[in-house]
Amino acid sequence: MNQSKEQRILNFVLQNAVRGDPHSVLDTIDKYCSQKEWAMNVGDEKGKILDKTVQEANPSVALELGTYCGYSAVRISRLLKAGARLLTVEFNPEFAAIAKQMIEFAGVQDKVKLLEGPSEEIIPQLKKKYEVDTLDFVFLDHWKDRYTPDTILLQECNLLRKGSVLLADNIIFPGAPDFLNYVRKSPHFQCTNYPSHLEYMQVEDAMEKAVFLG
Ligand SMILES: CCNc1ncnc2c1ncn2[C@@H]1O[C@H](/C=C/CNC(=O)c2cc(-c3ccc(F)cc3)cc(O)c2O)[C@@H](O)[C@H]1O
Ligand SMILES: [Mg+2]
Repeated sequence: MNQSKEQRILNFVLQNAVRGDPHSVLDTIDKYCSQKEWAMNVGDEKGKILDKTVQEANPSVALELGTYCGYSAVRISRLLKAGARLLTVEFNPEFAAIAKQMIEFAGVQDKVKLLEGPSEEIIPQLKKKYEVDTLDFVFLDHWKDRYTPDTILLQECNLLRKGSVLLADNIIFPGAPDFLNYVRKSPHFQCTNYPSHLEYMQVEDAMEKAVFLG
């Protein structure tokens, strides 16, 4: 059975990156996906915006929706302070298995908990099953039409507090127009747009930061 693209990305990392070095894992994925096979990792240009937003929020508890191969899980967790943790949600078992190996190779497994399942099922479990009080930071990078329902669900589950930071990828391409509408029109969010480019391409894209005002 021939390998998936995601398996080829993981193998390239296992053979070319430095075990326990998150930066080398990120660089190696970016090298493979810019030179060999495009893949929907957030990439280095938007990754720098993600880095700054995470550092500013300095979260104790962070959530990621859409782990994929684990690129942004490694990117986020490498910046977390001692004792802080990232919960990352992925419902495709093949991608979850790849991401688990990617996270372990990067050496950030102690900071990352990969939750396998659909976000709409996992989010309502975060308080009781995963001992979350509120979320300091949320990275949205899963199906674009799920950004809005999951943002509403996070509020309904009382998982956001005054100052919780949401950061959404792909605001322009593929686009998340209903999410943009929702957060920009809502009195409960203060929004900031970060123009950038689609990972590994010269195509316009952007990220949107939405800070919950309570
Ligand atoms: C059902 C909603 N709940 C979910 N719960 C848990 N995991 C979920 C969920 N949705 C999707 N996922 C997972 O998140 C990932 C999906 C991400 C969707 N991302 C995109 O479609 C995307 C697509 C592009 C893109 C850009 C240009 C193109 F020409 C083609 C594609 C670029 C990006 O940066 C993207 O993020 C997968 O691993 C999927 O299994
Ligand atoms: Mg994306």
